[in-house]
Amino acid sequence: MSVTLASEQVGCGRARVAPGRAAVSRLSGVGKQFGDRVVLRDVDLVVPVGAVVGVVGGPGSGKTTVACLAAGLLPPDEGVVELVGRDPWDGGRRPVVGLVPDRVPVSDRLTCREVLLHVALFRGFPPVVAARRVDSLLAVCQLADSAGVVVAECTAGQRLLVRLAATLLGEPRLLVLDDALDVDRWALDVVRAVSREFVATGGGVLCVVGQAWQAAWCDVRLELAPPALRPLDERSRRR
Ligand SMILES: Nc1ncnc2c1ncn2[C@@H]1O[C@H](COP(=O)(O)OP(=O)(O)OP(=O)(O)O)[C@@H](O)[C@H]1O
Repeated sequence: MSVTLASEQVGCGRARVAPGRAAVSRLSGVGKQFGDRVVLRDVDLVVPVGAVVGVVGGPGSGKTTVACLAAGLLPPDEGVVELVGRDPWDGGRRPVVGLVPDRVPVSDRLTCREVLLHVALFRGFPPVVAARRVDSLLAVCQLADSAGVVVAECTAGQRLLVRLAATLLGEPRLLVLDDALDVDRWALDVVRAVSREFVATGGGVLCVVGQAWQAAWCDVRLELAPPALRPLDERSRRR
């Protein structure tokens, strides 16, 4: 087994979720390989409603692959993936998943508020609603004072918060932070507070990090180790 998940931690310790609470995303016995290279084998992971789940591992251990599987962006080769209780690969309507992007969408020559307004309008919100949502998210993400600052002139932490706010404009059920936390302490605290607020309103957060200490704030942690290299059982491959 390539993965150790202390699943009994769900609902214990700092976790706010009761055992058996609905899952935003669930991987059961999941395996994934690219060509002949096995990246993941026999992974069990639950992102419960109301919880922040950390995925920890060294370079190339499969963290981003786990996040993509949990978000329904990659199909598993083995096992089962459920997103809000359904197979995301069954052809039906999918729940919204929010992946905080590596770069600020649109242009970093725009101000923080302008970027968010572009994203909100692009998502189809009427202008008045877009402006209201953007201002609300600027406040939630502690960006009200830098709303008029050009993104390129912002700190790395502020830029992360703009990307987080842009992602939240999509009103996701699952929020994925992939290797995004290499920022200053202030921004980190804001990301944590926003994540807590997000999960308290019915979402789940998956937080991918390279170092165990970066996941100390998470309710549950999944630790990835490099799997032994052997092909998955061809008979059980789904796609
Ligand atoms: N689409 C792909 N095709 C081929 N190999 C891939 C693909 N995606 C990932 N891999 C390989 O799978 C392994 C795990 O990649 P992944 O990005 O999930 O790891 P990671 O833990 O997120 O790594 P890092 O911390 O370096 O970003 C790596 O060896 C990577 O090269």
